[in-house]
Amino acid sequence: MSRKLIIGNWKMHGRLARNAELIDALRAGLAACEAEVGVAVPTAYLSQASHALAGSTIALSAQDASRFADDGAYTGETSANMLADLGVSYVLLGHSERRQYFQEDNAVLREKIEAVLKAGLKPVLCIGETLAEREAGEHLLVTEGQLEVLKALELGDECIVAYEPVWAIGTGKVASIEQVAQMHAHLKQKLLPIVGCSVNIRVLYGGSVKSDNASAILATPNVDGALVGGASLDAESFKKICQAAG
Ligand SMILES: O=C(CO)COP(=O)(O)O
Repeated sequence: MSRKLIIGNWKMHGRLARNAELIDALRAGLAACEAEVGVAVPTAYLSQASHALAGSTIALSAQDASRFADDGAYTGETSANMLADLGVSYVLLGHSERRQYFQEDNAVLREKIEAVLKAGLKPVLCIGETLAEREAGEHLLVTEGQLEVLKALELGDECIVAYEPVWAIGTGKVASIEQVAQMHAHLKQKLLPIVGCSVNIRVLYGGSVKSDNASAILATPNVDGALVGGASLDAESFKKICQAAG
């Protein structure tokens, strides 16, 4: 069994001084952590974080990448190759906030995943249903549809999906252990024929993961790690969550 993977998604938060402080505290506190740990930093601060993390065990993640793989006239875009150049290892793709505010759908995400893989980086595909979809009993079908983007891809040795129910993101409303267990088992079952048995599948949970609920969530069958939003901005909370995964 592979180690748990915990990624802190800073979203659009941070300033030079605060980032430096946070990374220093994480470097010091997580040196002996058994889990794999990453931080998904805003694009503007990837270079700073890359230098600050040099020589540490904490991996650098981006929060998005351009769908255009090659350099060109794409004002405002950041390519996966540029992310690789900065020392990024993981790239979050399809986060519900990107789906909601930037209309990202399976077609765009497919291009982004391909660009990220071509650059030698690991995509972390974020999926999850809205409250209305869950209340209508459509959550399994919706997430299954979101996995379609992974069909017939050369994923390398690993496929990482983060299940983040939209209604649990930033709301303090965490999915119940039964809901998490059911969804993760479902996703693993659906992913196997899509990616094949030679690929290691990891399904992370995200949505109001905090230091006081992390142990129970991470002990749930088929939960291979966590994608942490708000609590990853506080060094003590994030360290506790990472330690709960060890
Ligand atoms: O969206 C998330 C991580 O990507 C979850 O955010 P919160 O942990 O703040 O609910």
